[in-house]
Amino acid sequence: MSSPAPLGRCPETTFRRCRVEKSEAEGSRCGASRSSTPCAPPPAFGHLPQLRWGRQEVPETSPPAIELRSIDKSFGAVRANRDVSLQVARGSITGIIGENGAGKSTLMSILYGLYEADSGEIYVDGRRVRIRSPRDAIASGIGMVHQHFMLIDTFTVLENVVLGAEAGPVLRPSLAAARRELDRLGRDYGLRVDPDAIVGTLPVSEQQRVEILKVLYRGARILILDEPSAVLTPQETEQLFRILQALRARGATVILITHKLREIMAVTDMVHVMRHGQVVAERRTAETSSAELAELMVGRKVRLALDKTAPQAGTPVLRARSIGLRDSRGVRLLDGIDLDLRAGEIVGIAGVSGNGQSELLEVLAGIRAPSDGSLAIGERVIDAAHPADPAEMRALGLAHVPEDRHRYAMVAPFAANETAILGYHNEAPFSGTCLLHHRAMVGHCAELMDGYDVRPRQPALRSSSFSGGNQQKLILAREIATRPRILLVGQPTRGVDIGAIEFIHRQLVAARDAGCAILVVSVELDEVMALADRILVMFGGRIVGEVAGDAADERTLGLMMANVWKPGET
Ligand SMILES: Nc1ncnc2c1ncn2[C@@H]1O[C@H](COP(=O)(O)OP(=O)(O)OP(=O)(O)O)[C@@H](O)[C@H]1O
Repeated sequence: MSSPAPLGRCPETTFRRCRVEKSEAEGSRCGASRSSTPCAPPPAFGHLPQLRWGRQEVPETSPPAIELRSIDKSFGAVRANRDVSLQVARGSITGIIGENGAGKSTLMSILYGLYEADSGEIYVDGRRVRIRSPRDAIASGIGMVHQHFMLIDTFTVLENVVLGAEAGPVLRPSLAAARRELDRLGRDYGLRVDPDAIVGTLPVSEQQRVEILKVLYRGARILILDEPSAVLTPQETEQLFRILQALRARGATVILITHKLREIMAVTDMVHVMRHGQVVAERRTAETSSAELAELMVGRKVRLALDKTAPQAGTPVLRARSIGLRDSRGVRLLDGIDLDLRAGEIVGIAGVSGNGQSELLEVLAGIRAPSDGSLAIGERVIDAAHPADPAEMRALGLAHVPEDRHRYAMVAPFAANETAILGYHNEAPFSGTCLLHHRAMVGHCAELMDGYDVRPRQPALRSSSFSGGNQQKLILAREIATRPRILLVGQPTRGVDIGAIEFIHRQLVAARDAGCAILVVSVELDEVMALADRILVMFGGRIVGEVAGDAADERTLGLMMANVWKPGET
């Protein structure tokens, strides 16, 4: 790949990459000096793992955009943040990483006014502020892009952006003025979205852009992004990082929470590492490595590669023949899927999101009946005339870790011990004559929590009070603990920290070695390549190719995912 564009140096400041005032069409100029020396253009965003972006240097004298001093926050007995102090340089992209439950989201929620700290101080641009609500945060120039979007699906982009900003920097704007402002922001930051599109009809990546536009429209100079790439494809992540680059180039400060060290290495200037509620290290990104960061996060060496032996694949335990699925308008979502899952193998599904992977999982799990074709597990044949439901599938020995854990795998207000038996609550030893056996549930949950290192170890805590990664670990633990014959896993490690990824991958391989047939759907190509013995590539609702796991490489899979090449073609 070509090396990045050289950085322009501003003659009058110490910025290497300075504020750009004019539009791309006019050519970039240094806003600080108004000299004719062009600032560095954003380097071309190449392939993520090999990215090397210019690191921003901020003048020694400018106060940090954000300074947190001795922040403490507890939820009952859980100390989510302990004496956290950190600084975020103005005009930088700063990463915050840490294990699941390390306290990252809590800290950012305090900065955005969703929680109030028990003690500690917040400074914005050198001035002490009290942030008691998101309104206070917005008034201080802080905006947050949440992992779960806060948009109204039935409103247009423009309506969503304006909604709630009536008292913001643009006071009671006419929609025409708001439209012009939205257009300007879109142009300046490469965030183009049709202002009249209904948000619910937009792809996830565009909805995320709307969230960013909303924040910018309210005048935010400091943007917090909580795991923004968790819902994006690799290509969409590249686009997002170009946007972050443009924000930085225009002087904005970005705080990025992510579990993906590759992204941290590619896009950030500084990184703070949290563990057990504390900041345990900070590093200049240019002076660290993924391996060092992984070790700092987890407190031990993490194996970034997965060891596994060749599979001992047995007989097929699930056979899908000519599976088709149409939606209520007759649009084909799946078309002619043939698939055998054998005992003792992991089959990975690769594909750009939206090519039928989610629908395939839903059909195989009994959530949706196929419109055409059939599915056989043992003697049971499932088709449009003889559909099954998830309970019957479970009885047939199939377990399912859904892609969308909030919608399909847990009930947020339920206690963890209830989530830990959800779907299996009618079985011994949990089901009594009329009541559930609470002690058995708590004991079972505690065992799962120990085995999968779910934190905090509190079976009585509401499921929604666990961090995202810990929720995922509990759900995986629940499903694997049933010793299924067939295990379907959608996005196994979404939102999960690197130590837990290593652990979860090992559990999946152990289940395979014990004879389980596993189907993994993941948007993380690395994950599919690490886990799968066979990889099937989906495009347009069809399986367009198959490669052996040990023969797969990112380039080949990428070409197959775009349906421009098939194995055997030159
Ligand atoms: N509303 C709440 N009630 C009780 N406990 C909570 C609440 N919110 C967070 N916690 C606890 O605080 C700790 C820190 O959680 P937090 O969500 O900040 O972690 P995180 O580092 O963002 O994790 P992840 O990477 O999994 O999202 C966890 O132990 C979590 O269970």
